[in-house]
Amino acid sequence: MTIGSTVLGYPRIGPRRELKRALESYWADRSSESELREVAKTLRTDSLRELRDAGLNTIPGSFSYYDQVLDAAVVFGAVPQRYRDLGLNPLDTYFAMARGVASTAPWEMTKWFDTNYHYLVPEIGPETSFALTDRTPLEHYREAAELGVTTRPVLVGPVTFLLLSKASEQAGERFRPLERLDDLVTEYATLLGELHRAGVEWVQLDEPALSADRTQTELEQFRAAYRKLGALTERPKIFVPTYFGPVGEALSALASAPVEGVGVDLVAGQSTADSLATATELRDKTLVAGVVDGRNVWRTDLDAALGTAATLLGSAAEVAVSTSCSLLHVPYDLELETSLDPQVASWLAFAKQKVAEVVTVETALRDGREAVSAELDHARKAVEDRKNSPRLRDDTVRSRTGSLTESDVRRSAYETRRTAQQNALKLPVLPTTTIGSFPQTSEVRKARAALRNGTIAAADYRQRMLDEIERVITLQEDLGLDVLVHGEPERNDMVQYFSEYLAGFASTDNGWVQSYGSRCVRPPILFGDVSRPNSMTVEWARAAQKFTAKPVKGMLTGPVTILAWSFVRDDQPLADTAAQVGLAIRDEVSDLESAGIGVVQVDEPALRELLPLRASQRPEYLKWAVDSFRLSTAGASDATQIHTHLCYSEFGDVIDAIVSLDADVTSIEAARSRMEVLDDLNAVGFGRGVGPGVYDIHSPRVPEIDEVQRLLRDALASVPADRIWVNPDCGLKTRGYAEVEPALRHMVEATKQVRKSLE
Ligand SMILES: CN1c2c(nc(N)[nH]c2=O)NC[C@@H]1CNc1ccc(C(=O)N[C@@H](CCC(=O)N[C@@H](CCC(=O)N[C@@H](CCC(=O)O)C(=O)O)C(=O)O)C(=O)O)cc1
Ligand SMILES: N[C@@H](CCS)C(=O)O
Ligand SMILES: [Zn+2]
Repeated sequence: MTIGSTVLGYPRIGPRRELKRALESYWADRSSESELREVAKTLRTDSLRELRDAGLNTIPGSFSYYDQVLDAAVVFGAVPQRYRDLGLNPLDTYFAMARGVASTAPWEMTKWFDTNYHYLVPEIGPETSFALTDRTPLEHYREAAELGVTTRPVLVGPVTFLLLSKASEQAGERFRPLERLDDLVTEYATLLGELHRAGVEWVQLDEPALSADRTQTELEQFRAAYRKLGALTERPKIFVPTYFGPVGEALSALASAPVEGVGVDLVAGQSTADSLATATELRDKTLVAGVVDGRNVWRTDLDAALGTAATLLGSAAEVAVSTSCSLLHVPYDLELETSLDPQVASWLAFAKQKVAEVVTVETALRDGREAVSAELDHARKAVEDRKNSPRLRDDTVRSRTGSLTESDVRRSAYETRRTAQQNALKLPVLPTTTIGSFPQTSEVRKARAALRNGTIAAADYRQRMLDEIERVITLQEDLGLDVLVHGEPERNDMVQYFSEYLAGFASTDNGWVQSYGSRCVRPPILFGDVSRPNSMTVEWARAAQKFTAKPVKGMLTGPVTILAWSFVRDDQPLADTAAQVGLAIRDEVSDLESAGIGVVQVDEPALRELLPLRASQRPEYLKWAVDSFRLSTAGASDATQIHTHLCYSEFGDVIDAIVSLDADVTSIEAARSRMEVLDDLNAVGFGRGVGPGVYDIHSPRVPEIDEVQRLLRDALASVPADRIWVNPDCGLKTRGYAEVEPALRHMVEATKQVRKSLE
């Protein structure tokens, strides 16, 4: 029996976001391709040395300039003709697919399973000519070998790749990309042959799609694909990990695949461990046991992890201790945090610390606990300290959540609210509004950086934000919008901002995690019971309302999204934590009302993101998710108009939940899907206000007036005019004023023209 250690992937944006800066500088023509490549090489080199020096015995080569799904598409030549026609060099073609160019839209971006990482959605059709065209995996392997580090190239596996793809426009909606599996596998086979000839020992083909519900046909296709790859005579050993949940009914297909290694997530899929012990097909394989959580930042209970790994010892020829998934989802290094509360910090492990945990468990498994008794003792003390800390519990919060009743999540009948709101707000038909944020200018971000560094005083910072709010209100008045927003200049992020006010959260200085491409977030750490010592947004909303006679919409982030985009405590059910956050938001709604704010938006863009991958777990999630939203909003008076906003997802699977949120107005991403979501809402009898986005904010393109009019007329074909709102798809924080101003002007003008035609 051999024991090993590895991780499934490592962050790549750089401990100080070096890749982000290098990419953005290259895109802005401020640096050359070779300068960008040099930064990327240094980051790869540093990471590989770190992983080797930490003592892992196999090391993944998991670097990407933008996204691993896009990488696989480019490796296997799945580059649509419209990008080839641009005549760009390979790197710029890759970036054109990721970000678009003036003449050509990028690939769609969507959530990577139930995480806050976004991948690019390949467009596949019968016309896609798969061919091994890009040999980056091979080049990175050779580059590492020159440093004396043997790596295991990592690619998204062919089944997951096609299951995550969408039918190309030419193919039509009925085409299923998985129909092209055999052709794609032929190209994977060619790559495996080349890797073998280059001396690669192991290759990793990620198949997380096996952790979601799969049909028998899909599982059969998985078997066929790996039969073909397994049968190759000239290939490296193949390692197929799946992650983000229990393997369930896919276990037999995975375990019996003719590959040398399989990996399972024993954190999100603890139940898999029992089935593994009896899976006889693993006897001659390497079983990679994901016992260290790759997605959350808590220190591992090493005794428990060791116990789980030990139960697997008899079931496979080799057991390798690993993380549950790639460490892409956690920050680099806890040691870069200088202002984290030391006790909270002692409960945490970021990517670098998790690698050390993997090595400790491996050593204990192979050489006995005594070999690492100091590390185990230290970890045990930290885990115990967290478990027993009084800082985790706030009895006032607990007694409040403990005494909640049905009436706390219920408002008056919608028609009663609607009349009260019409009387209070007196809005025109087809009211226009925006989703909340206006462009975050570099002056605003620099002011915040200066406040952090102590180079400007708090009062100075506050005044700069107030000036920005006044500017944004004046602009909206000039544009003729009906319900105004303060523009959110004071927010570093729509979740982190709130966490900085709430008790029970800690935030990091450097805990950056890639969200997509060069964009990063710093998820806050929710470690204890949550409460709201002071109001969080009232000052800004009140100031904005002073600058205008039009209604200003208060802007809050909802409990589900706050949980989804934070590192959340794992010592109690998410439902309990969501209720605590819901109460904190409820208090803020109440304070906004007292400050004279008559419209409040509670954003829930992550409602779909947290939906469990397995259908059987969904009802339970949707119940607490909806309840926590309702808890946050149901304290509002009838005359206060509650909005919610949803984006970044396809909402078909949660359409009933959207109805149950019982918001008065729901603004929802729709511009790119030509208002299809309205039909979905109609099908379930949604009878509330709805603002289907009429301006795609993901692209710098300014929509023409007639384009917006067409979308509005599409909307009017499915929903009565007195329920439709006019707004962009999402917030404007990532855009510039040069495009936002004309786009909003066109949106308002289109609305005026459509209103006239309704008279
Ligand atoms: C809506 N989205 C969000 C998700 N998750 C979140 N937690 N938040 C979201 O908004 N998930 C789904 C989507 C993902 N989309 C995005 C979109 C854009 C970004 C993004 O732009 N991120 C920024 C960082 C934002 C931030 O934290 N800003 C801070 C710090 C800014 C900074 O880097 N300052 C500089 C100095 C200032 C300067 O010179 O400009 C520095 O510190 O060096 C702030 O504003 O204070 C990014 O840059 O990546 C993310 C997800
Ligand atoms: N109010 C936020 C929602 C983004 S999903 C914004 O406008 O940026
Ligand atoms: Zn949004």
